Amino acid sequence: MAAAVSAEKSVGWGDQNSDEWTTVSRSARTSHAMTVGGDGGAMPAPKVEEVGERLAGLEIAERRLDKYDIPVEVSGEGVPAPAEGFADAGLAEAVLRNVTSCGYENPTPVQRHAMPIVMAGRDLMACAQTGSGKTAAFCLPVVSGLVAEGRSGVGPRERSSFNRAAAKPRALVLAPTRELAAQINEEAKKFSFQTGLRVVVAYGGTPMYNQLRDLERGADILVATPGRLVDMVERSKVSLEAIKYLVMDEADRMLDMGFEPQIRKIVDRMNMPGKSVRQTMLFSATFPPEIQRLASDFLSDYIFITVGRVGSSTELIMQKVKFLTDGEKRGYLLDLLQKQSVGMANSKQPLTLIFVEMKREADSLMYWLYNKGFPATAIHGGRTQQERESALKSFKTGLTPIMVATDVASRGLDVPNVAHVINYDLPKSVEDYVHRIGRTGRAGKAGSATAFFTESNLSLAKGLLELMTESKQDVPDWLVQYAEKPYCRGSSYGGRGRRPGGAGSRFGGRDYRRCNDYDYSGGRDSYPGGGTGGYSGGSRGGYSRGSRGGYSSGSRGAYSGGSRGGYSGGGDSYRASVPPPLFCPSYPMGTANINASGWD
Ligand SMILES: Nc1ncnc2c1ncn2[C@@H]1O[C@H](COP(=O)(O)OP(=O)(O)OP(=O)(O)O)[C@@H](O)[C@H]1O
Repeated sequence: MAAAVSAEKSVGWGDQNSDEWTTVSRSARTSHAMTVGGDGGAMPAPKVEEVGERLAGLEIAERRLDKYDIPVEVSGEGVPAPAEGFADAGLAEAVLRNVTSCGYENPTPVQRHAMPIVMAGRDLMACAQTGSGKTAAFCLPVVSGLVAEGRSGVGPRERSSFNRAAAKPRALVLAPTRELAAQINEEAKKFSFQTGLRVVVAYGGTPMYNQLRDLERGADILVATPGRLVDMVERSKVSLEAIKYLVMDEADRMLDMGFEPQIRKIVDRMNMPGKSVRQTMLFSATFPPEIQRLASDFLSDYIFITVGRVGSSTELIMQKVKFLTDGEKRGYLLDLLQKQSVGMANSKQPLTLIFVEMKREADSLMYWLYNKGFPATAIHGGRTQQERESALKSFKTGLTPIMVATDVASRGLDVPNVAHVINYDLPKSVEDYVHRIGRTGRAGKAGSATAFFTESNLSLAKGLLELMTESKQDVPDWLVQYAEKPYCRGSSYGGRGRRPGGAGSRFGGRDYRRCNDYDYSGGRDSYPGGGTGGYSGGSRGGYSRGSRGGYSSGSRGAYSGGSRGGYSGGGDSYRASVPPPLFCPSYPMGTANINASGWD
């Protein structure tokens, strides 16, 4: 197995001017008096000593980011060399013109590596930080491949209007939410401009009629959420028999418990060509090893790439975490919002995304903020699709610069210039936290993230500490102390069957085929549907079980409390000398959770 680690400089790509929200000056911060509550004292008055400190984070946008080091790790057989530029990747002429029209001068690191792999016809699992350009990394080579292939001859263009034959797309992109599907559709359309390809989107929450009419005119690329796709295939409106490219964006979410049955149905039982015939690409910013193992069912002789620090969020995001009681949250939030508008033109709010757990809390907080004079909107699964779309639009345009959201907005959404992500309620897993804060700090820009940590988040302490340390953030002492408590030492991962402790896997930035400190044979008891056969103790291809290649597994920064080494080298049992991690409550992302959050 080839393995390589390189440190790249994202020269050119990270050179962004993100001045819209960087006008908070140090003097403005220090001169601003502390404001509390705002509702006549009804709310408790929390201390906000960290507000000024946090706002300092906003200034990191003023730094030049083009010298940012990005480590890249690649594993698999016969890995094609990365492309220096878009032209080197062998993209079709028309696609190159579209890249230029999009203003992309240089490929991002994940694009440099992924494009040649996809162009070479290889399967791929790509783990790259949020906002690092994964959409183009799969769209560009897929569009280019379809252009090179020419007309497939099985598309619906040939049929007469009386022949209601099913549309037969050649590329299928699956995404977990409607908004993300719509966004990918827009991107794919840009890259397909004047190529003769048709890109069609299908997602739930809207009448099927318009989408079907669109499909009837032909579809080369279909971007879809799983539920709506299954519905369309079952009604014989779409046939998957011509699929050449299968892409799963946010693949770890797609393969987690809420979606996996539908994904299996789509891939295995809906006439899609087998994995040795089609080309399959999985992309996400997090790939827990259990999900990798499951995903390998859908892949054939794949290459794994990880871009960015192993299992970390980007260092471009300044993370803060504040210990609060539930009763203090609103008052603290109000103060945070008041402080961050100081120095902005007309005291406007920078774009701020506030994550909460429950739909009703999203609405309640939105109204409360509105009554306090903060223009806010909300997006969650309880709203109609029209309401969701108009909320997103109103946030994007800055009409309501504050958006309260459930996890439905946590993945993939690319809203330029989100300055601040506030985890009013922390999610149940560190992966979800990574995706949530990744709504800021995109495409080389800087961002700020604040988490409200309460007693109920203790199970997240260790994972959060590891992540913040990994991303070189200042970690409060209390978090270190919490993370050391026995009942906090387990996993903070939210997926089913995820083993406690992390065991070096972190958030899945490593190819699981190369890990020798993780017990892949275990964990199946809690994971009955995920039988894979994908991992066979090192007998896969040229994989050498003990080899770690260039991966540096040492703990970074000051924190050294990681649980690595707590397992025997890939065997079935824990080392006798190290007590097994205590069970730590984690919340499986089951269907109920997903529905509650409005996933599609
Ligand atoms: N080569 C490039 N040059 C400049 N900007 C780029 C380039 N590639 C992508 N971008 C921009 O970077 C932003 C983030 O890209 P994208 O949404 O694909 O990120 P992502 O990695 O999929 O993030 P997430 O993990 O959150 O889904 C987008 O606004 C996109 O237009």
